Amino acid sequence: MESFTITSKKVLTLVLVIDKAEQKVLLGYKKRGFGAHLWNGFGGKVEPGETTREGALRELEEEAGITVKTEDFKKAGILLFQFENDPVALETHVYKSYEYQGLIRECEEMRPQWFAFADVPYDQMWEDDRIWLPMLLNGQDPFYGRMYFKRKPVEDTKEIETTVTSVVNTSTSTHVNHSTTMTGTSFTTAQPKSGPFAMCDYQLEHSLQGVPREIALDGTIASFEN
Ligand SMILES: Nc1[nH]c(=O)nc2c1ncn2[C@H]1C[C@H](O)[C@@H](COP(=O)(O)OP(=O)(O)OP(=O)(O)O)O1
Repeated sequence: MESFTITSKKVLTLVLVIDKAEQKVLLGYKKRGFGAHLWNGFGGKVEPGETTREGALRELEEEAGITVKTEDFKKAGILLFQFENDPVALETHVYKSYEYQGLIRECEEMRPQWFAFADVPYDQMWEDDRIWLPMLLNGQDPFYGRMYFKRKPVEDTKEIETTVTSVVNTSTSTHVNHSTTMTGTSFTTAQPKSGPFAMCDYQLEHSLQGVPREIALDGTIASFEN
């Protein structure tokens, strides 16, 4: 895992708006930039002087046209994304809300759309989403984790079928390691739709100590929110 050594991190946000009554989640189709052509929550880089919470709310407004009241805006977890031979990790602060105000609208970067929980297009999302998004939708947060990605060989970005294993993890506090303890069902998916990176390993834990504030470079939780 030497090729995954990191020396710094960038702070990003990711927001999931959920309609609990209808069991639907609002995703956006990313039209350009990092993660283009994938469905994802709304978010981006935190600007200087902003808290992660402020940055997340700003991105939600910019990308989907809607606002969320502070009291409805909940931190769901932190994910540290690491890329092979890249010393800069992406520390992504994940938020969720069951309420929103305003009219959902498309912008030049994102095309928003509601998805029933059962129809979330995991084969057209970052590969890690199928691990943690079901936890978030089921209320099994807060969580924290690390995900490791390799760049796919160029030939893999063409249309090929590959087998992916999905996690069926009913426990709320176990350490899940992609390479050793994954259990579940196999299914096939068109990998190219999940972007130019392949997830090769991950760790994900339900945080029992509270809401994580930051992940240290060694992957441990540096501190928790009050
Ligand atoms: N592995 C991953 N899984 C996931 O679900 N979301 C990820 C991800 N890696 C990155 N993201 C999210 C975090 C963030 O919301 C978004 C990247 O945001 P950025 O603002 O960096 O994107 P852009 O390249 O569009 O930047 P700008 O030029 O600032 O608009 O992608």
